[in-house]
Amino acid sequence: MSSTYKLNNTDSFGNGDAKSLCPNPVNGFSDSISLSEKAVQELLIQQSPMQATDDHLIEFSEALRTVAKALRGAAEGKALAQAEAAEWKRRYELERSKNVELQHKELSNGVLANESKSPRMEHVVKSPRLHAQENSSNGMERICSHEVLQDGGFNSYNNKLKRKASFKLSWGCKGMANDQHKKEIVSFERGNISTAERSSKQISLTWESDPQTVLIITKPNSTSVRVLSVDMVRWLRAQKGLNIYVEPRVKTELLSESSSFNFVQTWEDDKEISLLHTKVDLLITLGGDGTVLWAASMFKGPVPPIVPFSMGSLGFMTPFHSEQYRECLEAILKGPISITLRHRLQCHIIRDKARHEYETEETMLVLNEVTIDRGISSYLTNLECYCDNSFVTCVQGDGLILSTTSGSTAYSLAAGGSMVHPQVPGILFTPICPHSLSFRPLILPEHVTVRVQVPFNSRSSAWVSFDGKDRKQLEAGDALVCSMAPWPVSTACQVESTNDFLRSIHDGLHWNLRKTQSADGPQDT
Ligand SMILES: NC(=O)c1ccc[n+]([C@@H]2O[C@H](COP(=O)([O-])OP(=O)(O)OC[C@H]3O[C@@H](n4cnc5c(N)ncnc54)[C@H](O)[C@@H]3O)[C@@H](O)[C@H]2O)c1
Ligand SMILES: Nc1ncnc2c1ncn2[C@@H]1O[C@H](COP(=O)(O)OP(=O)(O)OP(=O)(O)O)[C@@H](O)[C@H]1O
Repeated sequence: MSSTYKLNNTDSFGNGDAKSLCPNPVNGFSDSISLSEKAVQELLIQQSPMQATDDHLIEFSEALRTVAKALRGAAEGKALAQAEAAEWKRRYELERSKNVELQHKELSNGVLANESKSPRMEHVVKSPRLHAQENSSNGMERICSHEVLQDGGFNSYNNKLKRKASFKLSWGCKGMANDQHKKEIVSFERGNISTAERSSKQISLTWESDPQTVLIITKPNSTSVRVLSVDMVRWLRAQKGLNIYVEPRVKTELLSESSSFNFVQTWEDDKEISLLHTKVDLLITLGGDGTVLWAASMFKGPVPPIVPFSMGSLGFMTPFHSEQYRECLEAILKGPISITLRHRLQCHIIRDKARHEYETEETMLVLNEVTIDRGISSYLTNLECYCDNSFVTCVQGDGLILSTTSGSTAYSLAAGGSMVHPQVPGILFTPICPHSLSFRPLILPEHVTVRVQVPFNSRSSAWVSFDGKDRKQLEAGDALVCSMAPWPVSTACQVESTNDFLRSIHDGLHWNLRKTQSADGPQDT
């Protein structure tokens, strides 16, 4: 048994006559000075007994005042904390009731759309869960895509009914020869819990009707992108007879090339952008990862499947080579396509000033990450983080990244987060330069709601940015609330999801590249 010992900070290390220092066992600093008895007697002789008593009373009353002040401070602190907690509870309830109301609205929209089957429905936004239809044949789970949608009549293009191409998504399971599909991952029988055999679930998209409309989003100020877009638009129209939407800037560029491009459609305002998802069957991006992020950010709800062509330097989300765009688009328009379903995060800011208001600021959707940092301030950011209202930690450092798994290879990776396969659902909680030796990044489950608050006593404000854009300031008391969005982004795969992911980390980052050790050396016997 190991011996135990106690250090008493009243023990003297000296011989009693001289002034001696008593080191504190915890911090090693001296915190009291004992005087020798002789010195004390001398002091007492110098003072009359009455004066000494008065002095003691003064000292005593001062000590009492200090204690009272400390107690008052503690009580005030406690009251403040209680008020803050009550305020957060109230906001949480407000938030929850708002979400419930939204869900009800969504649900009744979906039900109405199903009941009426009206082709005049302009904008049907359904929860993916409402679409889910299980189909056990071929061991596939399926989601049917669309309702019949009417062209919203924008751009005075035409007012005739136009149907969006419909498609099915199926989750393929490796090694399933028959129709038996194991629906439950976890089963519970006679007190025993067991899990079903894990199977690879590559998602496949099959067109049920031919795609008719494509939207092409391009990186600006790039000659090679401009040349390619001209060629692609021409080919898609002449060979495939497709309707084509481009950004207003690109339409101007095309028309300056030739007036024969006047069939190309575009939009004029945000309202028209918000209706794009009801018309577009396929979204093509020409650029790097930034262009995919840009394209996704245009869709605040459902996003059409994206075919990302690589015209940047890195390309984690852009597996297609522009040189073979015709073969590639031929195959994609025909289907079926392997896709990566990339989750997005929905974030909104709750302002302390507007805490009594029902409406919060516009919800932002991110494909990579939302970052809360110190911006131009040179002070440490101080961020209180809660997960489903449980306190997680207080981040003191340059900031915090809340990332999707798609974003795990971007800023989060640079800040020391793990790389995660994009189809793993989860939220990465990665600090930026934390001033602590023990802060490691976390990966939280998909269903949680994370709240990051700038404390009321923070020395400075914080700044939040969404996929590296749209910086907004968070003042003391403001909070950012973030959870998984119901509208993922599907990107077409070159091969399949895992193969594409591994290729991107090998090619893009030279992950774990090392010369192979030669065989001529010491060997295990
Ligand atoms: N220190 C950093 O690594 C750092 C700092 C700021 C922003 N970023 C990233 O830049 C993103 C914005 O991209 P942008 O193109 O608009 O800005 P940008 O032009 O500054 O490019 C940033 C770089 O990040 C790469 N990138 C973007 N998304 C990626 C992903 N999911 N996986 C791997 N690499 C990715 C891009 O290819 C590009 O090379 C932000 O979402 C953030 O993740 C990274
Ligand atoms: N359609 C667009 N409209 C406006 N800005 C865009 C558009 N597409 C991309 N951007 C912006 O242009 C910048 C560069 O885009 P992108 O990352 O695609 O190209 P890149 O920098 O050449 O690629 P890489 O980062 O792989 O080298 C990004 O900040 C992105 O937000």
